[in-house]
Amino acid sequence: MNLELADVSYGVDETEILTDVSLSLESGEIVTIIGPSGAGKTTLLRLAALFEQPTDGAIRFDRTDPWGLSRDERLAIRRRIGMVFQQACLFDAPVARNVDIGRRVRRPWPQRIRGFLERLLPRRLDDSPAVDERTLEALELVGLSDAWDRDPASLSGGEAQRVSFARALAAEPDLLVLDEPTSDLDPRNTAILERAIERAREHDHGVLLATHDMHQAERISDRVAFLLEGELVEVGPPDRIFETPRDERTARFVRGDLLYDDNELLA
Ligand SMILES: Nc1ncnc2c1ncn2[C@@H]1O[C@H](COP(=O)(O)OP(=O)(O)OP(=O)(O)O)[C@@H](O)[C@H]1O
Repeated sequence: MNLELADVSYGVDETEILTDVSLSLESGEIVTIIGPSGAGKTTLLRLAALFEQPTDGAIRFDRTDPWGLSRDERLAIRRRIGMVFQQACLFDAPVARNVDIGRRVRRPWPQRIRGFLERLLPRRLDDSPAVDERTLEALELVGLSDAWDRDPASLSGGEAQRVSFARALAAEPDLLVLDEPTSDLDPRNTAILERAIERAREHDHGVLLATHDMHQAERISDRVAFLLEGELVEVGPPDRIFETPRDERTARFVRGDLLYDDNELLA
């Protein structure tokens, strides 16, 4: 898998949110977007996950521009991307079903219909409920394989976020897009998710994530991209970005000196 953003700009009405952003990502790589609140991190992730179309420039997924394809063809590419949002969004069904849905949306229609019919068939009494192997594997990866039959309402915020991640992973996406996956999580849940993200990289998924946690960016990234006011200031390995940044704005940001006040950048 190869994702490329080439001089991508994105605007809403008269407001430009991203300007000439160029960034690439390969399978087995974790690229982290850092930047102040409002810099455009979520917007960049939404473009990478094909939720939005650039207003200028191009996105290429395996050298193909998805926005030059038909809606169905684009959807087929979209299914190769798993996005996890800041807030876990689970529906009212046992944990395993929540994870399983990620895999099912990726299946072609005939398989989905077969699966639906199979679920309607009466089960023998000694049959255990069908929990797919891959669903369990994904839950295992986030340390929740024992929770497969739990009601999502009974999960803590951190556990729910881990289930959301397992759902994205169970679909075996080529690209995982994670928007602040560990904000609001305690250190233990954060560590479990970071380990799961690293395992996803070991399994050759590409990972693009946004975070406000500089230590996290330093810990898990292969490359870090600093975004400021919609502009990608610099991209590089974490030790360079955090120790010897090339741009003065990056240096000020990683030192914690770059702050916003009422949407005005403080010099
Ligand atoms: N649909 C939209 N319409 C108008 N403005 C938008 C829209 N989406 C985002 N913006 C604006 O674009 C800017 C970037 O927003 P975005 O959510 O991408 O930033 P962010 O870096 O993810 O911020 P945070 O770290 O606070 O989540 C903000 O000023 C936001 O208000």
